[in-house]
Amino acid sequence: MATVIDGKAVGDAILEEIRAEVAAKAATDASYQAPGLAVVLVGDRKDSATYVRMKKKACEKVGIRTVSVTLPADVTDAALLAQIDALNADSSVHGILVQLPLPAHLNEEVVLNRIVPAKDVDGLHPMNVASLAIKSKLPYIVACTPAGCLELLDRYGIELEGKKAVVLGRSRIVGVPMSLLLLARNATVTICHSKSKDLEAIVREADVLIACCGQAQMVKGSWLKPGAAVIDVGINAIDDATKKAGYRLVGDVAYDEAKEVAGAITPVPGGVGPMTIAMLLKNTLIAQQRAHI
Ligand SMILES: Nc1nc(=O)c2c([nH]1)NC[C@@H]1CN(c3ccc(C(=O)N[C@@H](CCC(=O)O)C(=O)O)cc3)C=[N+]21
Repeated sequence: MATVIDGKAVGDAILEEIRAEVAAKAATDASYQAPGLAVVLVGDRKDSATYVRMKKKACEKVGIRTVSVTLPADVTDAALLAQIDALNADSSVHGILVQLPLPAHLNEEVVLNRIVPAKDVDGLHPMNVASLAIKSKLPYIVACTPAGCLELLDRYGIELEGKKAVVLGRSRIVGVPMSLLLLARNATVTICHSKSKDLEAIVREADVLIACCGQAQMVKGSWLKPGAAVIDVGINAIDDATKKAGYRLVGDVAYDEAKEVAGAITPVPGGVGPMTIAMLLKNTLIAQQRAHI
């Protein structure tokens, strides 16, 4: 039976570290300005509204100020870009997060590129992604979800150097930056995706598997190498008549089977999700500290 990697507990521990740091600074410096995070929400997707609410609540807990920018679903690129310009120029805002996905008529790439890299606490600006790719020594910001996955592997003592790591998925927000992080830690990295042939055989090679393909319970227990560390990034709602809401959340891994084979595994919920939020707040604190240099 696998060790269950408790992302909620690790995330809470990180939030507490941030809270203590902000409180200590505020106590010793009367002119201290709390870190500020701007959260930009476009449209009225229910899931996005929920995630934004969770992020704001976490900020409140640790003493990070939030600035909410809520825009209608039919906002123009120009109006959204003008909002980002204003936040870029506002010295009380240290981090800017544009909740994704944006409505289809907006140009996501142009929007994300407009955020100044130093305030890009999501780590999605091309400059921040490129810094990862060239193993830059300069300060840059790592995307929250991959940073959270790495933090979990580290805090559970899972070795990466020389290990075979398989990343199932190649998104800008998770798969690509995750692969680069693992490579920087001297893992042998395979990225595979929906067009890969014989996914099962590729996954079976993994000492460390990062499942981020967005397909509910796609990875079966029988696909895993016994003892593998499994980080499940997926958050998928599936129908479940026994739940009041009529659905429940599952990952990209068939958890019940997988935990019989894996050496360590993250549950969904309670795994990677809370870490994403914790790392967002940590990135905001880091962005603020750099702004004072
Ligand atoms: N610019 C941008 N940055 C993001 O980081 C971003 C985004 N857009 N768009 C959507 C995804 C999704 N995401 C989650 C964060 C926390 C949980 C989380 O904490 N989930 C709980 C369960 C929550 C529940 O019960 O609904 C858990 O896994 O335990 C999930 C998903 C951030 N995202």
